[in-house]
Amino acid sequence: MPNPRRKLIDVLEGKTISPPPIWLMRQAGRYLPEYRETRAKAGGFLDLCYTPDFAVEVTLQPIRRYGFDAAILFSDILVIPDALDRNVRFVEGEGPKLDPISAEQIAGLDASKASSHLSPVLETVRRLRKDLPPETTLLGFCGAPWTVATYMIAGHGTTDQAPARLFAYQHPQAFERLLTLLADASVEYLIGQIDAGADAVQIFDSWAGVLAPAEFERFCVKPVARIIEKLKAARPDAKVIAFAKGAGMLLKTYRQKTGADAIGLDWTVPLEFAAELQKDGPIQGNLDPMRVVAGGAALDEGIDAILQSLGNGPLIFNLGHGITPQANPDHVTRLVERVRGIPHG
Ligand SMILES: Cc1c2[nH]c(c1CCC(=O)O)Cc1[nH]c(c(CCC(=O)O)c1C)Cc1[nH]c(c(CCC(=O)O)c1C)Cc1[nH]c(c(C)c1CCC(=O)O)C2
Repeated sequence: MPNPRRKLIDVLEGKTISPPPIWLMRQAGRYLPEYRETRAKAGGFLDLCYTPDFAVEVTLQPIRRYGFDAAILFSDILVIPDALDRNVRFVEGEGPKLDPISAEQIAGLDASKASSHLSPVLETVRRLRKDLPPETTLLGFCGAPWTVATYMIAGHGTTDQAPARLFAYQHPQAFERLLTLLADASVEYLIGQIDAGADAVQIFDSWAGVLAPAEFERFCVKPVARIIEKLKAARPDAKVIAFAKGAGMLLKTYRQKTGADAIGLDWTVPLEFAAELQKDGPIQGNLDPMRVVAGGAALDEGIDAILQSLGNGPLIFNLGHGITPQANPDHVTRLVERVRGIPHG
């Protein structure tokens, strides 16, 4: 019997599907009233991530509303530092906060308890596999070591990741140890997600775009390649989407150097360049999330341009980054219908 979840997996294997499968980064989130309701019941954001009843519910909400081709596990990239005892908390209106890590503390990091800390997340994956419609692909994910490290070093989000860039020059050995430790903890976590029922995984390198080329190579490419190599050695059928936001022309060799099946593209990637990258394999992206806030002609034109340039090759339709809290849920309905070629009423 053919696997009913093949649509997105077929694209990851290099096939062209028309219309392309669609899901949105951060599709479960604050733009949805039902998410805000569950979030209020759960209490803290990490309580939402670690309570399977709530995490399953918010993962399913956008699937019920829009029938996306893929569901993405509801969790956060910062559960890994949380599992490493970095005291992660989410302060309302301020974003994530962690205890900033020093070079000395990196030497003492212990990843051996990470798996047991993350077991509720794997329980969420198992339940999702049972609760999702059979045709919906289930995606797991983790943060890339560089992006996770930027939060661990600064202790919060920054706009240019100056603290992590400085730290990497001042403490090269400690920094390399941190990236390797995060890569290996991520491999174990992704294997757990695959074994619990995830069909494919995405690695988010949201801060790849702040690095000079040599550092992009050492801090982004190398650790992501390590994760993918080890994951595929352990689970040869595992499929990986790698998303290096802001990497620009450095994306040219990113797929080949990391071993990713598909590469995610942000909205700054020119469609002609995206079409070049698509000749080497599947791509995912890359609508500007602000077009979903704007709606109307801005939304339609952005969708049409992507379908016209990239729709004749292996494409997973997505945004170029996460959907924002200001997005209008009705604009998402229009987006899904337009990608699927359903005429608007
Ligand atoms: C850098 C990063 C983080 N988390 C993530 C990244 C990489 C992707 C990206 O760049 O967007 C990844 C992430 N975060 C979340 C998901 C869930 C799955 C999905 O729907 O895509 C995923 C895949 C939920 C979330 N993660 C977060 C929210 C909002 C929290 C809330 O409900 O208050 C959600 C739905 C919180 C979060 N978590 C993080 C930040 C910077 C924030 C925002 C803080 C804020 O806006 O208040 C770290």
